[in-house]
Amino acid sequence: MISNPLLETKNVGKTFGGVIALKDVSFSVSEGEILGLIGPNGAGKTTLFHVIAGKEQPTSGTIEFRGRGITALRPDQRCHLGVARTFQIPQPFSQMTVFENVMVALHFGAGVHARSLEDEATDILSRVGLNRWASEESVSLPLGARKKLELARALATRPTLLLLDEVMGGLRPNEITEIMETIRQVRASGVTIIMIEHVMRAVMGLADRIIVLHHGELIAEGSPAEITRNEAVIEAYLGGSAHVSA
Ligand SMILES: Nc1ncnc2c1ncn2[C@@H]1O[C@H](COP(=O)(O)OP(=O)(O)OP(=O)(O)O)[C@@H](O)[C@H]1O
Repeated sequence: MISNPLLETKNVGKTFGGVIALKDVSFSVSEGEILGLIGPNGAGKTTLFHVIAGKEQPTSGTIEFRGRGITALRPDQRCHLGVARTFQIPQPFSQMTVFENVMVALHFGAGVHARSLEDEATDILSRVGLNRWASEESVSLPLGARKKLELARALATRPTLLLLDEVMGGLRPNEITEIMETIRQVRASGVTIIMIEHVMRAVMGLADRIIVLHHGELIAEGSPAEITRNEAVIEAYLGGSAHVSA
């Protein structure tokens, strides 16, 4: 285990009726790290994000953020402490413009003077490459822009820890390259990141370390190079018939 981790889950379990979504999941992430979270469909990745962000309560185990137990806190309380997330299916306020969506998240994040919030919203939209969409209603955005807005809204809460749930899913190769660069810049600005990602080029290219879930259990942890060679991962992911490649 890492000393002084930013986030640590200890023996986290989650069941839905008879379904075991998470079993005894213990891992940590250190400040400034990009941690990749991968695993086949239904492995429990999004459930793990729900439990960290407070959308779901774990059935067992605990979660600590900056050494403080947060398991009993509501999602908004965790967000105020610095835990922000995106959703696999973007969830903007669809009748609001792109700019207004980011303003809502900024207002939630802190009580700064309205004028400076507008400047900050413009700055965030430019960081994610969304300026030209600022006055569009979010409902009219194409998928790539909706994914960027999801990222912008999370950034607007001024997170210390950012949980990215498949931000690359469904995007074109050039959009993936763009978002990869944005994520690098977000990390360089001091934000720690955990990313669920099926786009292997992205997760292998960005992550310092990767953890792998399979049937709710953590089956491997290591550098991208180690993970691509890991027998248990190859077996879980691809039924042993192929390689996990960058
Ligand atoms: N609210 C729920 N009620 C019942 N079962 C659930 C619920 N949420 C998740 N599950 C089940 O828990 C398991 C883990 O689901 P989860 O969505 O966390 O997987 P995942 O790794 O994120 O999958 P994917 O890559 O397809 O998004 C699955 O078997 C899923 O059907």
